[in-house]
Amino acid sequence: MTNLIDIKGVTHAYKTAQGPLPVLNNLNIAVPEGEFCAVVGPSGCGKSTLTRLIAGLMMPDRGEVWLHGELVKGPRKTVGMAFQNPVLLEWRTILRNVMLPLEIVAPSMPKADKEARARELLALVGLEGFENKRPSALSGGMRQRASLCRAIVHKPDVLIMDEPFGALDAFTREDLWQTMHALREKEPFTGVLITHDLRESVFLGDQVVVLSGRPATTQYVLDVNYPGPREIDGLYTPECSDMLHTLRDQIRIAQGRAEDMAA
Ligand SMILES: Nc1ncnc2c1ncn2[C@@H]1O[C@H](COP(=O)(O)OP(=O)(O)OP(=O)(O)O)[C@@H](O)[C@H]1O
Repeated sequence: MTNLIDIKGVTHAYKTAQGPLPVLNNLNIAVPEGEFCAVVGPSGCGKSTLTRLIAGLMMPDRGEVWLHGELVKGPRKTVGMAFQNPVLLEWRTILRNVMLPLEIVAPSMPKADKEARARELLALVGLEGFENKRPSALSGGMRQRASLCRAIVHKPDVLIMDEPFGALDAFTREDLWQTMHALREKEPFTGVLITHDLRESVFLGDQVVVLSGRPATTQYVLDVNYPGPREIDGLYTPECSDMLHTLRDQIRIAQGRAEDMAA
């Protein structure tokens, strides 16, 4: 299987008034086509920086990011992004919010086709009947569902998700995890998911990459062998419990390293 995302030896430091702040150090991550990579690590270790580098919004000081066999040299239209705050436009209906990326990347696509595509996705995530509502009329979980539709409406090569479910209550979050699997089953896409939630990383990831404390490097990679179909009950099995313990231990090690660096 080819790697759709290949992050090779990426090193990056921010220039600050106090001098360079090293954030990533010789980071390597490989994500095969169709797979989901969950990235966890201590707070402030550089996870969001990593998403900006993959999306081509920033260039690394050293190393390379490859997407679909192409070296990333600038922002790419073939990347979809979803964040903790869905940032839907209040002056547009939910349907027209979801259609927005198509207006930018596929301006010549007939409006009826754009609309049909957006409606299809909204139905898939359970928002049929809410197409003409404004974002403020929806709950947080519903807004995040709409934002997921918007992130994949233009069939991006890669979906980058930075803490997309972080602001939701535990049960809504679990619903959204299942929605993610339903979406992936309907139209497989490759993804990078930044999260602080280890259960989420195991439920959604095909691999979980643990980043070390800052400057972050790839400390540990867990290949997720989820027992049976990805259903919430699976999280309570001994297999999942073992994976979660391993990840917790790795986070502890990463946090220790971050404290050592600060000392
Ligand atoms: N534009 C910037 N200029 C200078 N420093 C920055 C910039 N963006 C981020 N940083 C710093 O780089 C470090 C890594 O930030 P980043 O947001 O990538 O971490 P994170 O792992 O996503 O954090 P969190 O877990 O809290 O969401 C932090 O110390 C942050 O303050």
